[in-house]
Amino acid sequence: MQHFDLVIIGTGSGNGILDERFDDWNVAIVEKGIGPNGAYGGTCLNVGCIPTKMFVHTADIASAPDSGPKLGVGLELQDVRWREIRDRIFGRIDPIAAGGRRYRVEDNPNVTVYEGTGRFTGVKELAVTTTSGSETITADRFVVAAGGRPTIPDVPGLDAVDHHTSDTIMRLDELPRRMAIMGTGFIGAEFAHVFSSLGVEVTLIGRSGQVLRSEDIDISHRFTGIAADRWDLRLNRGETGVERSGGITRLHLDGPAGAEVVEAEVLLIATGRIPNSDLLGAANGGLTTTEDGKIKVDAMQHTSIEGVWALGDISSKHELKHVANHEERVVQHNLLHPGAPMEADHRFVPHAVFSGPQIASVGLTEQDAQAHGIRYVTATQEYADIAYGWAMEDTTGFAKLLADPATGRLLGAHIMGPQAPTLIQPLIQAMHFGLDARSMARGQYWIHPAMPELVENALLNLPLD
Ligand SMILES: Cc1cc2nc3c(=O)[nH]c(=O)nc-3n(C[C@H](O)[C@H](O)[C@H](O)COP(=O)(O)OP(=O)(O)OC[C@H]3O[C@@H](n4cnc5c(N)ncnc54)[C@H](O)[C@@H]3O)c2cc1C
Ligand SMILES: NC(=O)c1ccc[n+]([C@@H]2O[C@H](COP(=O)([O-])OP(=O)(O)OC[C@H]3O[C@@H](n4cnc5c(N)ncnc54)[C@H](O)[C@@H]3O)[C@@H](O)[C@H]2O)c1
Repeated sequence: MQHFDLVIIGTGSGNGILDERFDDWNVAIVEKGIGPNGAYGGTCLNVGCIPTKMFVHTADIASAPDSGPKLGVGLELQDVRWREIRDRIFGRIDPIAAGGRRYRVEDNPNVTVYEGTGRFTGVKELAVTTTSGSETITADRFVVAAGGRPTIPDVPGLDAVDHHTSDTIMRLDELPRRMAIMGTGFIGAEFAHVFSSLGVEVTLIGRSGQVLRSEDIDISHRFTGIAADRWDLRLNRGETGVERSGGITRLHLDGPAGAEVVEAEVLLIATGRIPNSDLLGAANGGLTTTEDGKIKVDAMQHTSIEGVWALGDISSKHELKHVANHEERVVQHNLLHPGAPMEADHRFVPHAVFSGPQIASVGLTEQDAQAHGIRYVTATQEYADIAYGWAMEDTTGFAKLLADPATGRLLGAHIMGPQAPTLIQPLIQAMHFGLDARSMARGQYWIHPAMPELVENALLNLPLD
């Protein structure tokens, strides 16, 4: 049985822990491989943030003709060369993943890479199953960074029908004529934008009455209206069955108007993700988990077992790469400085949805503030009422802020519209560094007539003394 100073399970953010400060540690990395090609490097690089946003950018270009007429410009989308798009994106990503693997396997003499699935068989004892058999390894310290996977809902007939998740949909050989997407969260909203912009007829199916329902109520409400104009939107629906014949999938739904059937060549399931703690045998390793299967950690990312840390999607309620990376830096510090550990900072975690339009958000939503009895004032600013919004003829985008009436500090910021994930960054900064809204608005220049004037005006609109 091989014993190590440190075992890291998962090569998403977990892979970033090792740098030259660990050169005299005897380390094992365990990675089962992700996505259809069993790649190294985790979700974000191979099947998540990076390829999706490369598709989103292409989709944004492909949908540009839609905004031409209102500006007096006639544009036409001539063709969509799907295989060229796909192969450009993965032609860039696949070699990066392969290079990351090669670096660890060939250039790190102190690191042993086990290419197989790890499963705890006891406290700090892991059985690793590879193609050549099973081996048990132990270590003084473990980092569990094994992420999550798409959930597949229990719909009668789904087992017997070909369907896709975010792991496979980006590698289709052909664009279908029609695509049905189950789930109106991040992944549903992003892929609906990508595929419809490339000419696919999209039906988006949700259980609740709102798209992106965990966003601020006004954002979700306005986005739902836009989604209904762009896609065949079926809300308040339950799936009662699914079957496939003649190359067509038929999804049976139950909704406000009774039973109905959606037909599509391709079905994409985007109904959330579950942590891989079950596959990892977390309980055998003595690791306490929450009701939804996340590994419990304290503020220092330490689990219930001394010397075992967890980070990223397997333990965090924020399934976001920037959070996994932050937690990775915390765990790295705590491995290197056990006498002076640091805490993770989850106070103001932002996120963005790269759909059409884009959305970005940080801090409290209005419904959060109300639910927790937090006093707030709020203000909105439409893109349509700033100079750059006139240039774009934008009619749907806006920023909404919530602030503490006593201190003037921001409690939450929500933006929907062009470049929302970029525009929100100064608001994230203000929240982190405790800058009040008035000082932020009037204590600096705002370039005229640039898009951040949206943020300046939203700040000035707040009813503060
Ligand atoms: C389609 C999609 C788009 C996304 N877009 C964004 C975005 O734009 N911005 C953003 O911030 N976040 C985005 N995310 C979320 C982001 O990808 C994740 O939050 C992040 O990648 C989590 O990193 P991680 O290190 O925790 O886990 P992962 O990157 O999932 O790494 C876990 C690794 O562990 C391996 N593993 C699992 N179990 C075992 C085992 N038992 N033995 C060995 N190895 C194992 C897996 O193969 C995997 O490689 C997106 C996610 C998806 C699915
Ligand atoms: N831009 C980003 O940062 C980004 C992009 C993609 C994914 N992600 C991360 O990945 C996570 C997973 O994304 P996701 O979109 O799968 O999950 P999600 O939780 O955002 O949305 C899933 C949706 O599916 C619904 N749902 C569940 N069962 C259903 C069913 N049977 N039929 C119809 N709808 C059903 C849920 O109610 C929910 O609204 C996100 O929460 C996010 O943290 C982030």
